[in-house]
Amino acid sequence: MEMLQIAGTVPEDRLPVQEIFGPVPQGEGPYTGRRACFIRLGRCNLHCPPCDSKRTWDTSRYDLAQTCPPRTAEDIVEAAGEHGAGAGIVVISGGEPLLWQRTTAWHRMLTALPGDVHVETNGTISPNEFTTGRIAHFSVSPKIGRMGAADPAKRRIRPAVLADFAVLAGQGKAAFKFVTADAADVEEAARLVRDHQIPHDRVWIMPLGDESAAWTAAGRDIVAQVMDHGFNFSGRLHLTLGVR
Ligand SMILES: Nc1nc2[nH]cc(C(=O)O)c2c(=O)[nH]1
Ligand code: SF4
Ligand SMILES: [Mg+2]
Repeated sequence: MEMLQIAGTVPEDRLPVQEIFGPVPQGEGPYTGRRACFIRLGRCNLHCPPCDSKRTWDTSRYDLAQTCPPRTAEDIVEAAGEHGAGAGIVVISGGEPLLWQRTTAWHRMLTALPGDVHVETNGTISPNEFTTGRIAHFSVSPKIGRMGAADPAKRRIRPAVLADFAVLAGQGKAAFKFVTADAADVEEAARLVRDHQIPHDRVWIMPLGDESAAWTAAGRDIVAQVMDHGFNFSGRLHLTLGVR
């Protein structure tokens, strides 16, 4: 339903694209270091204050028609090929890419993209049958703590959706990635993991920060706590390397 509300300005045979870039190393989560082409789609159903991709949704700062022009699936796949798709993985991020999974453009894009395709999602929309069958890996990032500060819990945390992704995580097809600003955020992530029966070994905790020194300081503060909980720790390799 959300897709219909936001899709008004985007023709059914197109997807709003903020950027296509690569090849770069996947910077986050279990596939860190893998050669990747990134496709960043426009629009989001959440409004996280520290979001690093506000060009995909923040109409108070950006004209989304300019920052995320609608493009056909064929155009997107061709551009992805020019940015490394075909060797390594393709990562579809956003925004919230699953807002578009019911469009013909999504279907055509996923059918034509070469190789393993991963999706970065905020965990509020369950993948449909086609998406689940085509996507090799979901990186699921429910918003808590400082990230979730602008949206009510019932919008950010959808138990039935988390249950679906917990099953995929148990099959090795999904990993949960929690962005945490401090120790209190890590505890909130741990409560959510417990309440929704998410497998601990499929959880990555990633310190919040878009600048290398601040990120490192945030990571040092929580790394022992992350290990105590039995979780994994995610770097942000692209910050360290100074690539996108
Ligand atoms: N290198 C690199 N790795 C990433 N992993 C997830 C990203 C994202 O913005 O979703 C991202 C990104 O923007 N760049
Ligand atoms: S869910 Fe992701 S893209 Fe959407 S506002 Fe939050 S951080 Fe930004
Ligand atoms: Mg990012």
